[in-house]
Amino acid sequence: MSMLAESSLYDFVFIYYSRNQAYLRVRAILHMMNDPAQLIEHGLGPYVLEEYQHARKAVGSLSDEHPYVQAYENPDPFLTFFARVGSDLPMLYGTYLVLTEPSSISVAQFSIMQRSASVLSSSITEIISSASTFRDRCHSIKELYRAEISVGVMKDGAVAYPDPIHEEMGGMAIEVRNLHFSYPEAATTTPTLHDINFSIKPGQLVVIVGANGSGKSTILKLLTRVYDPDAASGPDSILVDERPISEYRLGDLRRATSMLNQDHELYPLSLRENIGLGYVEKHNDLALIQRAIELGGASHCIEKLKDGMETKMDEESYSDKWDLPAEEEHPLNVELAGLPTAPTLSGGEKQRIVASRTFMRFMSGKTRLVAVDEPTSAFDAAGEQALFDNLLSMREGKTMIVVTHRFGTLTRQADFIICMKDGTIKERGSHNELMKLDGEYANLYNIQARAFVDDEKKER
Ligand SMILES: Nc1ncnc2c1ncn2[C@@H]1O[C@H](COP(=O)(O)OP(=O)(O)OP(=O)(O)O)[C@@H](O)[C@H]1O
Repeated sequence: MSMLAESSLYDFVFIYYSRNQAYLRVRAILHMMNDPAQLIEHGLGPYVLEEYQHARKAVGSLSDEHPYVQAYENPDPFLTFFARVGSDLPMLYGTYLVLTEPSSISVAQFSIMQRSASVLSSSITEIISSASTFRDRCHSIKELYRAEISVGVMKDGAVAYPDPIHEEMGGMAIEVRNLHFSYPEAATTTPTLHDINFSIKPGQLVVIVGANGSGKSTILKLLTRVYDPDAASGPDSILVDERPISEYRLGDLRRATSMLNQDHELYPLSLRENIGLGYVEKHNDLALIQRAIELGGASHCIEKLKDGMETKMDEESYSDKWDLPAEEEHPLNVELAGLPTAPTLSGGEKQRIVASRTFMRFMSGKTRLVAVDEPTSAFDAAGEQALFDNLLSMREGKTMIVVTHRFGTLTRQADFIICMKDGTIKERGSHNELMKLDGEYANLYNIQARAFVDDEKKER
């Protein structure tokens, strides 16, 4: 490919890529698929697959490969050689005949030969492009097959959740008995969790505290069935509404769970859709989304954006500015300069958008368990207080488990606190009970309280 042809192909692909909404949508959804754990945790798998199919259909038969790859992708050199030589061969033969035996070929025959050569050339090109499409398809099937295998690792249950008897009980009842767990990919020999026992009544607020790495988040991952306990724990190690968690349909359990964790990555979609994903059936209901934005504390950061909640977070498509022609006035650079850019949101602002998505999930009315894992690490103090106040105000009908390092309103309001150390429950009780015990919890509390007092002294 000549430099000129290569550059204009890149222009074409890039402009197509940046302008065509359907294409952008495919890229955005493919981006979401890069993090299947997130999708599984939030029960978004079916929605994303369906959206992918819509978007892919809208794009048609074009490749969804990255534009750079499309522009620079060369077919197999052997096939290119074959196409060039193969398509020119009849003409070469004709020229040879004209030169060596001028009387053996007429102008009409030569013209027919010319036309046939042109048809042959396009057929060969088509075969080559089909071969590359075929290769892409094989690759997709292989990926799909791998996904099938991994889906099979966690066995789905058959029982619908919640059952009519427990549905009215105001939240999920949880019982954990002799639970042991090690991550399949863990390099250590000691288990991540061992001999964990506790039970939570419907509608209770439970706070889990403890040092880094003590297993707090892992407990949430097991209660939301992101992982299954070790086989040694036995099938009854986690009971949900008095039945082993593994017996329920996973989709039902995920719909009944709202998970708000430390992860504050946004999808490359509009902010409206990022929040609407909390309740996919209503992802276009602007009034609900607006309410969720207020509860998540994201109103201020969305209002200051020119496009408000329609602002696209599609950073990927606009940021690939490498390997561009140096001249500023090159059409490709001009195109780029005119494209919208995704806003730079701070960590705390992103966390507020993610929190809004959780409130949107609450709107479905199906949430029976709220699992919260340090979602406010980048929040300011007022924002953190407002978020927890809003979470607590919507507690009715939900069991709430919160992992936190901060001692304050939540720990005082909790029905009970679980204090973890090295993968086991070290202490359990209310704030006052644990303070009286003067053990691990009191120690962690006092360290934090002392830091506050020291800060105050410094300020004076
Ligand atoms: N996916 C994983 N694979 C292997 N080991 C993991 C994985 N996730 C966590 N661990 C390990 O399991 C242990 C418990 O981790 P966990 O995240 O539950 O701790 P935590 O108490 O929530 O910590 P923190 O307060 O730092 O968030 C840690 O030693 C951690 O390194």
